[in-house]
Amino acid sequence: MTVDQSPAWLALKSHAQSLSNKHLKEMFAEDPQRFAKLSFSAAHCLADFSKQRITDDTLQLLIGLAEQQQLPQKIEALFTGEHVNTSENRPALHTALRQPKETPLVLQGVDISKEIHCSLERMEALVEQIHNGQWRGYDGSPIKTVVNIGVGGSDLGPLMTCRALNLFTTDDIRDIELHFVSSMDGSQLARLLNQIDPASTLFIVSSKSFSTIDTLANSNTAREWLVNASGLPVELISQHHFIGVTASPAKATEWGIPEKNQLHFWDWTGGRYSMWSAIGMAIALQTGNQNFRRFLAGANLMDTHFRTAPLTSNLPVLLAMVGIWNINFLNIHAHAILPYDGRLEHLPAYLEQLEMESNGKCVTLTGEKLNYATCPILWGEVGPNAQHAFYQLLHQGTESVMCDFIAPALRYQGHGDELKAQHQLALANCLAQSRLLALGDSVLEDAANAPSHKRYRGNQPSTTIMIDELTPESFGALIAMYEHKVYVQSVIWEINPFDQWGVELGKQVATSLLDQFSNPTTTTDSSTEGLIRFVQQQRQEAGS
Ligand SMILES: O=P(O)(O)OC[C@H]1O[C@H](O)[C@H](O)[C@@H](O)[C@@H]1O
Repeated sequence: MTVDQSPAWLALKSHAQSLSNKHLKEMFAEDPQRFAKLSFSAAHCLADFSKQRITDDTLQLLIGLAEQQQLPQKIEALFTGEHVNTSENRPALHTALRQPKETPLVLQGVDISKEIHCSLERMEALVEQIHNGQWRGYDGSPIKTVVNIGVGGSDLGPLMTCRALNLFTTDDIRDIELHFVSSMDGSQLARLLNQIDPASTLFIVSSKSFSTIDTLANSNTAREWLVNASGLPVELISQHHFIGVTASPAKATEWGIPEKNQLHFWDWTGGRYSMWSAIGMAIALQTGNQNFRRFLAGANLMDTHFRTAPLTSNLPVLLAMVGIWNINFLNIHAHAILPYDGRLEHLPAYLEQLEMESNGKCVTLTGEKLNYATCPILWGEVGPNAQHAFYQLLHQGTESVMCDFIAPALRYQGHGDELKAQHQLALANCLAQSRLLALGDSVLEDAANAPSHKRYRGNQPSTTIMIDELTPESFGALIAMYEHKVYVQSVIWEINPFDQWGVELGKQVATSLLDQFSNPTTTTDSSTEGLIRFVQQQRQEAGS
């Protein structure tokens, strides 16, 4: 029996019908205790689900569905290293990366906790060397600029976290100018290479597979730039200017990164779950090793909550199940991520990969085609800016959208009144928008008399996630909460969130097209051929 035919699913379906005419404004009017009943806190985070189209019964039925799908056992399976990534027959042990050293985790007879901490300590030693000015470029200059070259999971997590924690640093670290380069067309790198000094620049090539063409193309360009600038042999340049972070050491060596400049992680760490490994080196470089440890500790706090709290008060579980309710029972297939804090500007892009690459699947773990919806389309933007861009659609468009509003309760502690006032302004806007989305223009006394183009229908569901303050701990916990949310949803949908076969064929086809620009031989399709011809004509006219 598929999950959508199961008793718990069918019960939710009829419950959804019984609520179909109920507006959020009625739900609030009927129960003044809504917030108290439907908001939950753990690990620096508070999640308010009261603006979701749910009742106490909905939550009970959703928990029933989670139990029916054996969620508690599946959570244990994740933490204990069972092969939850079935198509690649391996565990997904990102939670192990943030466990304290003294917690053993034995995998095929090996205590991986030891290996993890060994790699973490090696990374910390390299970070210290760079901070101390002991890592030197080809002419003896201490490193001043570090460029992380990576893409997807080897870019988005460190980039997001470096921006989020940009105020966190420790006194003992030297200021390092940090850049991120990901795009295969070379546009980020070309701009950067004009501005930085080769002799004091270090490149971190971050790639789990060390075969991603985007990253290798950027790394080749960077290496060529260094060789040309220094006039030195490539081996010497690689020794002084390249660190490789990878789960494929042989490939890194083959590319030319000496072993002493390599940091390793494991194939059981999914790319989009990897910033807790040495892939997070840029974070440690910017915030200091201690703050990186605080970030891991925050994630571990959420892990412990996820593993031990009852389903009924378990934040990642509730976040996931409310999502299931919206997607599968209210037919909402768009999800906006709206942080009300500019430091979280890269959170939407990070969650786009985390959620859509993980759960954008249409077959079950056993390969059967699904006939229910899985991951919705996720997008987002810093909330205050998005208000001036796409909130029109949220308020008056024809699509139902679920939103996550995310904000810190405290900000600018120790700063002047002006900045504190700006924080309050952002919070007021955050609360105003979710209130209006939920209640519509019933928040006004005489809205019914307004012309239709000025009406706000409301009833758009949202969750508000507040963290106490944006710190390495709270940020680690917030991200871990989303990771676990994704896992819970995958358990309900019976899909594998840890593979991404859907991105592979595009890479193959691109490789097969490379030659076609100079030597069109094979027949593709009229569109591809026409576009290649257009490029060739342009090249001929430009004489290139
Ligand atoms: O870290 P890498 O092996 O270079 O992979 C980088 C990224 O590219 C792939 O195509 C995947 O879609 C991502 O999941 C991955 O994070």
